[in-house]
Amino acid sequence: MARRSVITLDEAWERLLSSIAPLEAEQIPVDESGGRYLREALVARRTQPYADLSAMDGFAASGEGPWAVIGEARAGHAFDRALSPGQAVAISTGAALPQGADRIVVKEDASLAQAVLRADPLPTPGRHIRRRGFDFKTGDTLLAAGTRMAAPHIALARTAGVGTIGVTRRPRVAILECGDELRADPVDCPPDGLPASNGAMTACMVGSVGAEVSSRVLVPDRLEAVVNALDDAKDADLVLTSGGASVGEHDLIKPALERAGFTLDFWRVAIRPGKPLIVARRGSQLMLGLPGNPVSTFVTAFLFALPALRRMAGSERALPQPINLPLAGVLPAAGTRREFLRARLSPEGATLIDERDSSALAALARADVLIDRPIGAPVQAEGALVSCYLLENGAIA
Ligand SMILES: Nc1nc2c(c(=O)[nH]1)N[C@H]1C(S)=C(S)[C@@H](COP(=O)(O)OP(=O)(O)OC[C@H]3O[C@@H](n4cnc5c(N)ncnc54)[C@H](O)[C@@H]3O)O[C@H]1N2
Ligand code: MOO
Repeated sequence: MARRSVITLDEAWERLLSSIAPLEAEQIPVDESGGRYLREALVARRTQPYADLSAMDGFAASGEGPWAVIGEARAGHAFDRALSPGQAVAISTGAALPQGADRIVVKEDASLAQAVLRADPLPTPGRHIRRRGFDFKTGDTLLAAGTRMAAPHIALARTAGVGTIGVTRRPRVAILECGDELRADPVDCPPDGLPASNGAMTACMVGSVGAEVSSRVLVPDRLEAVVNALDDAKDADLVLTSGGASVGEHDLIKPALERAGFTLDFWRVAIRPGKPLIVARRGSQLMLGLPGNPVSTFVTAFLFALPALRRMAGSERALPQPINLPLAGVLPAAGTRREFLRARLSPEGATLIDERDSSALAALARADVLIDRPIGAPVQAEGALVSCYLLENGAIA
């Protein structure tokens, strides 16, 4: 085998991402934009707040007290006359201050007798007042193109008076699981079969970056069947296969992809797990051949499929973002491939999970982070900082 052709992860990332452009834009309701990437900057069409508002329930008062209470201002129901010094109105949180009001007496400090308001302690002028436009003003750029819309962005866009936004359309993903041993039904599975799990796992992962699964099929270990399944996947933006990526007699993905009109870009990356990764293209369509061992499938989907989909979906920061975390125990010396080690997270830091077999799903399911272990790294002591990628497996909440 031509071992030379194994490339580094950094080269693989560069080659993968440099060839992917964002898909077409579409207009969608802001309310449905969670997880989507903004195509153009979001500009405010309102000033927020639209007027000086009270931040507390109590009274809006003019000048020094005591004050005569002459009415009420509620959120959505402004008091439409100006106050003169010595006058006040009851006010609720979020209501506009009447003209002339310059201080807020919070309810807890107020005493009211025969419509005369006194305060103890005396209010500080300007305190508890949210000034007009302090959050943003009409015309302000609030979000940059490429922002991934999350809950706060949706609230911001609505508050800015925006109802629909331009986002990049969702990438469509066709998932092919290859292997004669695989069974679709995990319940009704013969003893010598294996419930297919990579397809459901990767479907869940691609959903987390806003992509949609356009098809999911099990494919037997026959060249014709793999070629046909690849042909059937023509309308997908990304074809994800699992299994059949290695050098075994029944590892058919490489011969099949060429028959189905794909051109191989590269095969094999110097990482563990996941070395036999395949990247190929057919026109604008990308194909990732993920290794079949489930942990390898997970790690390569995390390192390649998700960044590719983020880029297609319009993200400007497609790669996973590492953070440094302290080790909660010793980390043994690294090997000759860049390794992505499964680890648990506690307040003390990351603890390596000993079971490292690339088919060990129970160990993978316990992992909260992947430690990114460079080639040849020395033994590292407890407390040393290591580069990690957070997983969504439960450490966060
Ligand atoms: N002689 C060599 N053998 C292997 C090498 C090598 O370099 N030389 N590499 C090993 C590595 S590393 C990996 S990873 C695997 C990857 O192989 P394949 O992509 O060809 O995967 P399969 O052989 O089809 O399956 C491997 C394993 O995973 C199970 N599997 C497959 N698909 C699914 C699925 N959809 N759901 C659940 N489990 C699945 C399958 O039953 C096998 O047990 O190759 C090594 N061999
Ligand atoms: O790289 Mo394989 O993915 O080690 O099991």
